[in-house]
Amino acid sequence: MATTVSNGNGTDVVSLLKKNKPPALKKLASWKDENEFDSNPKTPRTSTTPGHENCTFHHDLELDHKPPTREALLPDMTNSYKMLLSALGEDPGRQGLLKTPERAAKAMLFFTKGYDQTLTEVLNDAVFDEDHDEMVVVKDIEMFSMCEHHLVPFYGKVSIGYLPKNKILGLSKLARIVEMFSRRLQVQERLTKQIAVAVTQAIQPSGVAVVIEGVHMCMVMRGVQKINSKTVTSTMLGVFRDDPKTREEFLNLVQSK
Ligand SMILES: Nc1nc2c(ncn2[C@@H]2O[C@H](COP(=O)(O)OP(=O)(O)OP(=O)(O)O)[C@@H](O)[C@H]2O)c(=O)[nH]1
Repeated sequence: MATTVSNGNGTDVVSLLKKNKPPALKKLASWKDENEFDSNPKTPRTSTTPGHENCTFHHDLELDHKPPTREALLPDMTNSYKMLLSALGEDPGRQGLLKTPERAAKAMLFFTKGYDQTLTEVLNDAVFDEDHDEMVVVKDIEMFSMCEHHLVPFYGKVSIGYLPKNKILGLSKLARIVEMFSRRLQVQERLTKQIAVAVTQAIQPSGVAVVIEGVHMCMVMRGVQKINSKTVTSTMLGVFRDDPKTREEFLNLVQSK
């Protein structure tokens, strides 16, 4: 199915792009000529989101940030994966692997898409004045991240609590903050703290608590090979750190089914 992408002024953006390629695409095209495999997307682009018209690898389902700033990295990354395949003794030219370097590069960009995001964008002004000072908890937020030591995934769930001080946060924004920091090369301890600090910056509450339970594939599939171990990390700020009762209430809510 052919897809026409308009820039909102009635102009066909694909034609515009053909005439006037952005630098990242020019680089991609020249690199493609030098390399034997095709790095251009094979599926029609569906983005109608303003600012994403030039996007050559995002679909709308993945769009939760500004136009990618790291798309220009794709050629180098693809080439690196091609070299990696060769280093493994594989033939990057064999049919099953032809598109693998490009796919792997795109996957890695997705796994690290949090580098493209800022707190301001993620919050999208969804901070609301509200005379509410009782605990808010969003728990069991799925998290997928990449261990910075082995470049292997770790995954798990994140629970966030805060005690508002006249400001509350759009609930989905807590999960988006988790996405922004987990989609980077990480260690679980830093991820936990970054989430807590971001919530504090967003709404200056009386306190923030974050607990993450993670499974590290670098401990499962390789190395020590412990398949059932879980890593639990927490950051307690403000009243959650100072007041044991508040902390206990949060931990009880997080542990209840
Ligand atoms: N603290 C912390 N350590 C992590 C995290 N992810 C991976 N690691 C650890 O990073 C360490 C790297 O240790 P090294 O001895 O340098 O590397 P290694 O030989 O691959 O270690 P093993 O995993 O023990 O085989 C390992 O102990 C990993 O378990 C994390 O999120 N937090």
